[in-house]
Amino acid sequence: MKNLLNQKQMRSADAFTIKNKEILSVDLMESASRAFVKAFLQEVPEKATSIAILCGKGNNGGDGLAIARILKDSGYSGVSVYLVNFSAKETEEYTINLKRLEDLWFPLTAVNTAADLPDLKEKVIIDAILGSGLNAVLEGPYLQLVESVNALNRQVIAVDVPTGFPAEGPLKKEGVYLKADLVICFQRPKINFFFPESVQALKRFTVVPIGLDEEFIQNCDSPYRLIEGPDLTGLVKPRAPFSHKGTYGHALIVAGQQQTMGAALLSAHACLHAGAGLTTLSIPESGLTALNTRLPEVMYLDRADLIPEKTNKFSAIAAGPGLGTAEGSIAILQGLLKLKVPLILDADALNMMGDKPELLKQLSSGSVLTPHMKEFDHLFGDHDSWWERLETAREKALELGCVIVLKNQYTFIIDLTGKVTVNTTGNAGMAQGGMGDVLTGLIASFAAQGYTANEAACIACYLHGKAGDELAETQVSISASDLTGRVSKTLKGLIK
Ligand SMILES: NC(=O)C1=CN([C@@H]2O[C@H](COP(=O)(O)OP(=O)(O)OC[C@H]3O[C@@H](n4cnc5c(N)ncnc54)[C@H](O)[C@@H]3O)[C@@H](O)[C@H]2O)[C@@H](O)CC1
Repeated sequence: MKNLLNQKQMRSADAFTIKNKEILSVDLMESASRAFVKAFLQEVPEKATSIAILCGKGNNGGDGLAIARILKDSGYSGVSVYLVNFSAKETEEYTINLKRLEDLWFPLTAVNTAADLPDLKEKVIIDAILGSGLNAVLEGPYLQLVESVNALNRQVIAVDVPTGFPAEGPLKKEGVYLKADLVICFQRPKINFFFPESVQALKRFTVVPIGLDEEFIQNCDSPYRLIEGPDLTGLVKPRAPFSHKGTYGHALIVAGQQQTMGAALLSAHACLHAGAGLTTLSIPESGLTALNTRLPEVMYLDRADLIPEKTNKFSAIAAGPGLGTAEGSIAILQGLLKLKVPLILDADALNMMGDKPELLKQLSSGSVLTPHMKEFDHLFGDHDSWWERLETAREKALELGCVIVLKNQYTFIIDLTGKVTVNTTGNAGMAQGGMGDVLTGLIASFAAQGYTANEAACIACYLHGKAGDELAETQVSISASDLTGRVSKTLKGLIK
């Protein structure tokens, strides 16, 4: 899995690469700028497009200057450069790249105060004012300039990070950032790109390699990493010859009430399709007809049989979808906790734990909690930012000895040691009821098949989003049933 670095580590990677690959810092800037232009070409292929590049005086601005030259060399005829001279200092790489442009008689416009910014007519703006060197919130002329550029409503492509947007740390709701349609980011995405507050600064991002030393990056001690397709290829095991249903575990899902039987059926359906050898559903008796007609492969367990003698045959137990929070449901959850086995808990099981926090202490180690933001805050208290929420999730995973799957556009899977895996699969077409129930069924399925709690959560989250991404190629919206119908096919693509 790819390590995600903080900016201090990123600068060390920079320095290590310069030292060990014996390249000059300005050459690394050149390589980053070329990588930027390569990605830019895909976005703005029309070479006659007018482009304004706003350059600060640090290395982000240095990139902007190099990008101007490379764009011109690549045939872009309408490139203008605006030098944002709000700081007395400039970096050496900036100075070198400025000289290179001056030697080419490249037209340069000085912007010495925010009021100096001319009425920009260019169709596309490249933001190279401030990058990852940001050390405080924007104020003074920078703030004024950013507000003026935002008011233009032009297509903005940012170099590495939008001006004013911190790469890591809590994001303020009232933060002012230069709003980018796209960020072309160097080597690794910034951790803050994965939080919902980032919509204030960027619509999307793409990451380009710039030649930093990968071994150094992977050896950095970082609590964050990304899960990608190749990571699963070695992890997901193919079905073995001579195997039988007993080889692939037996999952139990405790879910549903009369009015929410669909949630239970969706979970069990997903569990089945992800390959569990046997799936049993514990629902109220009133749901039996629906179960037998909809999912004939799934077995039934009476609620009264949720006792050790009847449940010890299951290799994974999940509970929560559509379970309700009334007295009867609380008794079911308390009974499950008394089994003293790891549980996969979602939805109403989490709501009940939020209502009765003492239940959290009864969780067996190796359990998996799958809250979305509201469920998470109900469990662990309100948070002002996603950064803080993720910090709490890391502490709680460690304290409770469980895996926390904090669901969002980018889902965070926090393992028992507090390490975070970020899942990037999934899309807005999946924003429909029942998706969480499907995810619970998938985690239960992989846990039943013998994967560790963290592996099961990582495989399930990746697969869930990936199946959705494949469907989104031909569909606008994706129902939970559509997704379940797809997972086995998607899973096939992940196996070596
Ligand atoms: N390894 C990498 O990631 C590489 C990064 N490069 C570029 O270098 C950038 C980082 O460059 P720098 O470290 O020079 O920093 P920046 O160019 O982001 O910022 C430069 C200056 O802005 C000042 N500053 C910080 N916050 C401010 C604020 N709120 N208001 C006013 N001034 C503020 C700082 O004192 C600093 O001197 C990256 O974003 C990227 O564009 C590339 O050139 C090459 C490799």
